[in-house]
Amino acid sequence: MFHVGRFDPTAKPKAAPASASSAGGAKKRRTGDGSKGKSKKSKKDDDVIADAGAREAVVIDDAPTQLKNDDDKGNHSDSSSSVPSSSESDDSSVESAQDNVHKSTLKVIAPSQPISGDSRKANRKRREQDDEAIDDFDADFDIVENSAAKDDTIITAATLRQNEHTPFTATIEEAAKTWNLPQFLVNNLKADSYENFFPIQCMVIPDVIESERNAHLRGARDVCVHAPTGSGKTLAFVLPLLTALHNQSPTSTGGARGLRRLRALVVLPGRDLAKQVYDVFVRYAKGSDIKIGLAVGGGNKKGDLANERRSLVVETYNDTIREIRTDDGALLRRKVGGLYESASARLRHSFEPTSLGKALDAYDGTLKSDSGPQVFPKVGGRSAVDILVCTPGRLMDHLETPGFTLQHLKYLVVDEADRLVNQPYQNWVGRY
Ligand SMILES: Nc1ncnc2c1ncn2[C@@H]1O[C@H](COP(=O)(O)OP(=O)(O)OP(=O)(O)O)[C@@H](O)[C@H]1O
Repeated sequence: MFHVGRFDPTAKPKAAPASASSAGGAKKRRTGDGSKGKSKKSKKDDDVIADAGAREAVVIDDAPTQLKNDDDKGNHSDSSSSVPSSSESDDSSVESAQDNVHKSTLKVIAPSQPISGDSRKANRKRREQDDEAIDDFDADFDIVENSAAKDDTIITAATLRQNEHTPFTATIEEAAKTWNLPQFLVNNLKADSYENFFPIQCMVIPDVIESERNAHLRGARDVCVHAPTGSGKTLAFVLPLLTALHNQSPTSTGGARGLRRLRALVVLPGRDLAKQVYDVFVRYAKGSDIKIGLAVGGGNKKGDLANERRSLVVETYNDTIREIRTDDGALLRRKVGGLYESASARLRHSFEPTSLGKALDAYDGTLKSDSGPQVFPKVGGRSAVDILVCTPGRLMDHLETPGFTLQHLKYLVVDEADRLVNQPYQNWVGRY
């Protein structure tokens, strides 16, 4: 299942969609993850959330591997409900997904769900036309049709096909042109010899891109995608994210500041999974200036975390220099090794650039007041990456990394959400 949308930062973050694994869908590339999550929840992180403003989220999960077209069984969703109703266990995972995210902004793209009402006939005809292209998937891509589509909370396959005019048989180039994919992505897809987008990609990619384009008008929304293992969900989120970040990058928009910010976070339940998704991002980001980071932990070497920190945050790392000085040489602070930016960089990225002392305190995460030391959100953060692919445990480690901030995060992707919420790390959602 795959979910995209905008977080309400004032809402209490909830766990990702309930388990779909019980309905099947064991991911063939699943592996264990040895990284350990931390359980403590700090006000600091809450503050970061509160300061962050609206963000978008993507939750991705597997659909059952044995999807079945329910049309002929007479299973219809209730057209008066915003949630597809069915006795199928798959449906309950979708319902749970919707319960666990903001209903008002949620779109569900969930192949295998029954199609309701009068549109069944028309949809069946459309599916027949598409059958040739989706043989590999046993024509399992049926989408929920629901009256909630009227208020755009649920997008159906029929809606998408009508709106986007991108049949599954369109070539990569035709579809890319229709969706305005940047040329570097087209080149990379061609390099992989892909000829057509998979059905789930035809449904999701234009939808997310379109949603992003119109976010200023009607707000971005969450999207849940529920599709079988091997159906191409990875590219279904990789391509729209790269498109959006490329369009917003300082070089493509002609921006002068050139500041790189961590704008997209992709969380997976295991190191191997994260590495695979990271590789896909790196391969498809080729030709753009988008930088991808990987934070998975699990290395045995002592300096692994420090190395990872160096790769994620632009900073000065020095074990021997233990003094922070102003540009004119005045001693500001002594540190026992570790990570820090130059004083001028800290100043530049603090909320209060007129107060160097306060800026340094803010950057360190503490601000002294009459009532004693207070937790203060890390601010600014000169990220070395635009997208971070990580495991939850390592993400929590990096919440302590100086200069690392989720303040500028715009997109959140949660892959295999069922596994993530079933693991002990699930409190990472709250910490985020
Ligand atoms: N449009 C396409 N044309 C041809 N091959 C594709 C296309 N999109 C993805 N693939 C390939 O299909 C395979 C499965 O894709 P992917 O891993 O994204 O599926 P998935 O739905 O994420 O599966 P899983 O649930 O195992 O993660 C990959 O080898 C990928 O390279």
